[in-house]
Amino acid sequence: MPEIIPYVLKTRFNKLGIDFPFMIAPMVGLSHVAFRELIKSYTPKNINALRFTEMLSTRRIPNEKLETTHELKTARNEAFYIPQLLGNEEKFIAPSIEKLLIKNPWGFDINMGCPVSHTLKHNWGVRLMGSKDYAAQIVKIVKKYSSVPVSVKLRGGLAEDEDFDYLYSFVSALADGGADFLTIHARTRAQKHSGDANWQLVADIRNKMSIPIIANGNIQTAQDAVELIQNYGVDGAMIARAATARPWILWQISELLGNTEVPDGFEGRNAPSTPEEEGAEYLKACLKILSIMIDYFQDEAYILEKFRFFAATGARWFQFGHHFWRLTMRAKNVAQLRESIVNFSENSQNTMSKKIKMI
Ligand SMILES: Cc1cc2nc3c(=O)[nH]c(=O)nc-3n(C[C@H](O)[C@H](O)[C@H](O)COP(=O)(O)O)c2cc1C
Repeated sequence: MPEIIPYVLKTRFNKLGIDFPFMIAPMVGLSHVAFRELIKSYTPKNINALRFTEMLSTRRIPNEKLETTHELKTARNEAFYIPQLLGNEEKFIAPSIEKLLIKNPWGFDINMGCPVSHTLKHNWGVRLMGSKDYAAQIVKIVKKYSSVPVSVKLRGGLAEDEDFDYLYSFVSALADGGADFLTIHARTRAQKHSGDANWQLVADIRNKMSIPIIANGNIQTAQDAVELIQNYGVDGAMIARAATARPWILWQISELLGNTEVPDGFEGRNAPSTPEEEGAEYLKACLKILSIMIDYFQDEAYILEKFRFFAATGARWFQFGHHFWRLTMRAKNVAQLRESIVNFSENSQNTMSKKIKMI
């Protein structure tokens, strides 16, 4: 009898070699190497979870240096990460992929969900959802140059409302174009990042498709993520903003699934779970990501900017989050920032909410 490994969930993702179908989303300004390493530091050793980079402009990658451009930096021997590509021109996509392949990504993702005006102007991001044939063509181009799996991240609705038939014809075209899996951010373009996500829509699409379909949007807790797969039957769950508040969410998920392995350095411990445990760990995570940022970025102004954004996003789950974020804004340099975090953690009782209203 083969050994039953508790954290392995049976989904279509298994065929791509992924047993643990929970992943961390691409987020501009947040999903840099330091954040991905923070997530990894809180992930049990026996788990390989996919982590996406922020969207990377294919017009810029060919002229950038992998070692010095902050957004392109990877950890030494980093594995199971997916660069997300933004763009639609073969002459830029081809050299971008060629360059990024040197650093052994697990796959490439194509952004078809970004609603900001700059990307729309160039027919990138969610604008690509306007034409299924054109979008499928982009998938074919990326497949042509990529030796690793190719996915697309898109939205549940192109405009104000969802249109199931259009979405189904669109994702079918992407699959025909060769996409290995798709992630649907189950909010419409008009919703941007706020409000509830329509997970049922993703489930309905999944049931009509044969490639893995991943759901994203408003996954805030480990329970949300597991229920999404177990109750809705989707093939994977992608967590975005909540991972900046609880970077240990993959550990919580794996524990919920019965895995007893822990991340390095946490031997004999369980994942933080009560509001108090999570609140205390949050401040430790802030100090940890600050150290990782120092290692990778050196540039003080960049570190302050990225740290503040990390805190502004995650601290919303944190009881005194606004106060904490203001402290980070006041710090003039990294040394002051570190001191403020240490003082804050020594002088206040911190708790974290399970869920907040997403805006
Ligand atoms: C600050 C920020 C930056 C984002 N950048 C990207 C991006 O680069 N590429 C992308 O596909 N989605 C991006 N997103 C969308 C997220 O990946 C995700 O779809 C969205 O936040 C919904 O998930 P959540 O409700 O779990 O946060 C971004 C979201 C935020 C909040």
